[in-house]
Formats: sequence, structure tokens, C-alpha cells
Amino acid sequence: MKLCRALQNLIKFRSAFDFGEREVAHWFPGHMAKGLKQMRANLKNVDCIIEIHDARIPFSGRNPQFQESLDVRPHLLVLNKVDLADIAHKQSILKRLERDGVKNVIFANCLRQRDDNIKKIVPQVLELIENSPRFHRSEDRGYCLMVIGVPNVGKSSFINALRRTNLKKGKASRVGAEPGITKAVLTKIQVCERPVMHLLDTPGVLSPRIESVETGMKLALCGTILDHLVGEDVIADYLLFTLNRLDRFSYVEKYGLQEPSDSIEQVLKHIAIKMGKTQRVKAITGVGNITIKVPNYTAAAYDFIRAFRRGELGKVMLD
Ligand SMILES: Nc1nc2c(ncn2[C@@H]2O[C@H](COP(=O)(O)OP(=O)(O)OP(=O)(O)O)[C@@H](O)[C@H]2O)c(=O)[nH]1
Repeated sequence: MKLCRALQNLIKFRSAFDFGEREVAHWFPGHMAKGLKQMRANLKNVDCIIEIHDARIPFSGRNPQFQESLDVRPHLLVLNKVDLADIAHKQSILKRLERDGVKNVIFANCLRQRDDNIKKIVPQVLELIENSPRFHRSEDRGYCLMVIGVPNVGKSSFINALRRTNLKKGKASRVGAEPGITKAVLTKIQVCERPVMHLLDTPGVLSPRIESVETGMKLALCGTILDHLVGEDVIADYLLFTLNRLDRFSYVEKYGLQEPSDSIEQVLKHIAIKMGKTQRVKAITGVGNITIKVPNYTAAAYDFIRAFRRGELGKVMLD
């Protein structure tokens, strides 16, 4: 929903988000730090690295450490969840990535039954391998890929999409709505018959690079950090700030507000009422105890965040 300029001009939105004194160091579970070490140990059979990242944050949170350690292999960046991303400025995104040394980029929607860009993966990977010196591989074996990326960007969904497209096979990888689902030991999964192509699934989980609290917050919005580590209330507030900044006002209609608001409390109150998310609280008054209904702000914040992650509040570009 686009609001007319006159109305927008009347509403004063925050021009900056107050991140307070947040400490991002503990936002990642310890097992993720092991990822890179394990990846390096398995690298000798890998012909190409496929890095999956969220298309809504093409520049934030990608861990450049792997480039130093694994850079020797051809590299393809898949910007996934493109169905949730506003890529109106796709060309400038590609240019900036190229300046950063990322030349091979494909946008994808791994949940779509038939995604034309997923079909391009195998040919592009083959081209990249053909055009680069071969490493420790005998000619008779198939190709081996490694899929890496920060948590919850869709690595498992990508593997399933590749299998669906090239092998007409079903799921091989567990998909989870929470970051950090893929923790098991390394698995080799076939994704193509001609030529024979495998990929190593886990443990390609990189800890994201959080250079600032804002980057951390963007990663949290995209679901790459467990919500409770950051706090649903602050994620919801940052979401509201972001939607207003990007002129994405569909929340107004969805939750029955009269107009856009910069107050997270007010918005969550509407959400709680609209979604029936209220709590009974006992109140002690001068004339005895009474039970009153109050909005459940945490449940409302969850609803707001989930609606955003499902794409119900519009496509966004967070970077
Ligand atoms: N909208 C949308 N959602 C997606 C897409 N790809 C994956 N998802 C969703 O994103 C969530 C995470 O997907 P996974 O495939 O489990 O991600 P992962 O990177 O393997 O996760 P970890 O194992 O935690 O590292 C799931 O809820 C998927 O349904 C996509 O292209 N579009």
C-alpha cells in the first residue's frame, strides 16, 4: 500500500534507529565457529563452491573469511529468497558485488517448483570449473560442489531444488524454519546425473560477519539469528522502522491501523487485538481482585516478524 505523499509528510518517522548498547558477540551459537575448519578439511575434493545468501541483504553478513580460506576454488553466489526481495536495482547490486570480487551471481527462489535460475546452476558451475585450473581431481570421477552460507539462508532448500530440477528427485536435505538446523556431519548428495555431480551439504554453516549492530539486526530480520538471542521486541521495532523507511505501508491495512505509525507499542497493540493475542492478567484493586485482558506484545511481535518473513508485508531490500 502506497500512501499519498501528503499523508506521509504529516507523519514524522524516525530518521535513525537507536540500537542502544547492544552486544552482538553472543548472537551465534558456538558450533558455527567450527564450520570453516571442517570445510577446509573437506576441500580437497571440491571443484566449486556455491555460496548461498539472502537476496534481501546481498552485502551484509556474508562471511569473507571463507574467501581467504577457500578462495582457490571457483565460486558462485546464489542470492536466494528472491521472492522476498526488492531487486529493482539489480544491476547496481551486481556491479557492487563485482567490485567486491564476486563475479558469478544467480538470483533464486528455491521454494518454487520450477525456477529457471535453478536450471542455470549446473551449466554455470560446469563453465566455471572448465574455465579454471583443476585441483586434485582425476578425470574419471564426477564433479563435487560444496554449499556454504550463513544459517537459514536456504542451503538445504537449494540442494532439494537442484535435485528436483536435475534428478526429478525429492528431498534430500532437512529444511527448517529456525537457523542452525543443519548441524550433522558431512553428507554427500547427488544433484545431477549427466554429468555426475555431487555436493557436500553440511557443515557449510558460516558464522555471519556482523560488522555492526545494524548488520546484526538485518541478519536477525532475515531469520539467520535465533530470535530470542536478539529479542523479538527489538527485531519487531527495527522491522517497523525499516518498513516505514522503505515506504512499505501494507501493515497499516493488514492490522487495521488508521495510518502508519512509528510507535512499535501502538502497532503491536493493534496486532494483538486483530489477531486475538491477549493475556489475562490479575489486577489487585482497592475493591478486590479483577482479571483484565492485556495485549500480548511478545506474541504480537512474533506475528509481525513472521508475516514479514513470509513476504506478507512486501518485498524489501535491506542493504
Ligand atoms: N520465501 C522463501 N523461503 C525460502 C527460500 N528458500 C528457503 N526458504 C525458507 O527458509 C528457511 C530456511 O531454509 P533451509 O533450507 O533450512 O536453510 P539452511 O540454510 O539449510 O538452514 P541451516 O541449516 O539453519 O543453515 C525455510 O523455512 C525455507 O522454507 C526461498 O527461496 N524463498
